[in-house]
Amino acid sequence: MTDAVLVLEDGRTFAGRVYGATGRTLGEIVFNTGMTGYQETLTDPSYHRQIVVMTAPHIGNTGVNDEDPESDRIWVAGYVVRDPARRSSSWRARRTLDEELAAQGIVGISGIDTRALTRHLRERGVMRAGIFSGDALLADGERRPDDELLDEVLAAPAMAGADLAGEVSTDEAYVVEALGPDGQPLAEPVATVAAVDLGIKAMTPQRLAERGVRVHVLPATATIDDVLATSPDGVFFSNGPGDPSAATHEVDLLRDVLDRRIPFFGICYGNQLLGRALGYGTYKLGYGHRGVNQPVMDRLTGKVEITAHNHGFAVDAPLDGESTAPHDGGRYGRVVVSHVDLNDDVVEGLRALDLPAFSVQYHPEAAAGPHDAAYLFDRFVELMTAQNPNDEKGAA
Ligand SMILES: NC(=O)CC[C@H](N)C(=O)O
Repeated sequence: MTDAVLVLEDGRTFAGRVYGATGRTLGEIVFNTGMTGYQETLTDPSYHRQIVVMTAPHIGNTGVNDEDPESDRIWVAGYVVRDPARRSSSWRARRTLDEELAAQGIVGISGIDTRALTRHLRERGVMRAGIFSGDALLADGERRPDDELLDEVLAAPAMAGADLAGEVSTDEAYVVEALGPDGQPLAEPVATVAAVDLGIKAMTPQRLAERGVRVHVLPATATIDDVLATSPDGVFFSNGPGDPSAATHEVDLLRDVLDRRIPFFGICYGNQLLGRALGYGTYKLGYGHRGVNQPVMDRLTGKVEITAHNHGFAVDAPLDGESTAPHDGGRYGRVVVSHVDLNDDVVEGLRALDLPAFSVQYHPEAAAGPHDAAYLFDRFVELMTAQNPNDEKGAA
């Protein structure tokens, strides 16, 4: 029985069944190749305004638990799965995924050919889409015509040019306390970080706290004075939704940080914003990287890491050798692309050679995903403890 329809911006439609809430949702449709970690995906604020297709055919097997969410709500705009688990099986499960999606009002669709859909998105690129069911699909008991549904999809805002961090960021600053080896709060943290929340995942401050770092999580609207008021040894910019080319406030803030030579680490959106602050451009990828098994080479060591990704944009920086950061006549000195994706040569990390700043496009916090890149948090702690941030001459 068809009771839900997925309509793509280019007119292709897929008929399926209601999964989660009934109604209408619009967003950019993207696919995620993770075989595990659906709870972390659903609650990752970077997916705000995106309809997520899971390429793994069977989703929901372990239900929903209270430990794995990366934020306090589901952020995806819609959810597309092939074959939902009819019952959950895990000692941690509290609810089924279907119930959770419905309770949070997340409109989904199941029972469609997600392989055909993913191949379509790989060929045509990601695009706007809508899921329609219930009253959004019917008018006077009749199924509404496709062209009417398509008009609604075409009226939705595009992801290119969208400035979204303010829609997902915390309203109030908060502190994540440093932890000692026994898991208890440390009286004297190893370092203090001001982390700008552009859509931060819960595991990120946690990974720093586990290394003895006190983290002040600040709203996306934070000013340089708010940052300096935390007396930071380092500044961190998180992952987040939207188009980095629209994030003007954040880029200006980051330049204020770089000008002061405060050690900086950025993840994902934070990497794109470091690229922009240094003067490089960003661009939209055809279909992006979303999953937990992307091979990335650390060009410093030659080691390949298997890494978690969720990005649809990338930095446009020269892949080989050092380049001079284009911003303001090269005032930030030399930069290298430190990491590269081995599937498609997309820039996956940046390192400034004349400033204490580096970033990665992927997810060392590993929620979900492999832990190969955890060393990057250690690198940040080393960068902060190796240098006095108030020393004007103390370039790394
Ligand atoms: N996870 C992220 O930080 C994503 C960054 C950006 N919104 C992108 O899609 O590329």
